[in-house]
Amino acid sequence: MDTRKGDILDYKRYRNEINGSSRLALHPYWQARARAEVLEICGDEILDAEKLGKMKVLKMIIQEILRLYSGVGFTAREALADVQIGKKVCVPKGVNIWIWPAALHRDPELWGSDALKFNPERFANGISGACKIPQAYIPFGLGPRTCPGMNLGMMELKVMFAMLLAKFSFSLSPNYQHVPKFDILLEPKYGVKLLVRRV
Ligand code: HEM
Repeated sequence: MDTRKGDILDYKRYRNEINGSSRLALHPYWQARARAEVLEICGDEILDAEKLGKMKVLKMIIQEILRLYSGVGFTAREALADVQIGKKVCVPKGVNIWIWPAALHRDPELWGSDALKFNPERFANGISGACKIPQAYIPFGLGPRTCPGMNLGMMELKVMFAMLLAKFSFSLSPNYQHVPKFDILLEPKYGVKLLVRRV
């Protein structure tokens, strides 16, 4: 992929949030809520699938992170036949369509006027409670080619956040530069510099 294009997309889509508040490290409130939940459900016991399943706040936080920062920058589909979408758009057979989750995940018409804000609460009633068209939430893709590792991926994220948040709090280093960079995978262009404190 042409990385210059990636940079241009980064700039346009993210210019409004260079000083924005879309990162968990900027939200001690949500870190504290997740920590309280993890400690209440797990205490000093070993994490297991049943305990992870009870961690609703953690799930909401992960869903919100995957909304604003979907790990996969683009998914692609090829039209196997001519497809008419509504009255105006015709996709001819053989055309490749690149789908950009970030555009769908940040559209105020779908998510409301706070679409650019980090607000895990929107997922309190699941994806259909958060988004006008639930099929527009596609961190793991959609349809027959949906990510087969979706449940494992969610589980891994839950384990990682549960273990880290139970013991540490995070804030952004003054050296952190917020420049998400789209390629096939979304990456922080200058890395993620965090200050980590034991709680
Ligand atoms: C948070 C973690 C993950 C995210 C966000 C993610 C996201 C995605 C996305 C967006 C796609 C494209 C789906 C589409 O085209 O509709 C995909 C495909 C795929 N993922 Fe994942 N994934 C994750 C973890 C995993 C894991 C843990 C595995 C395997 C252990 C995995 C294996 C695959 C495979 C094999 C495909 C291709 C499926 C196909 O084309 O039929 N993924 N993933």
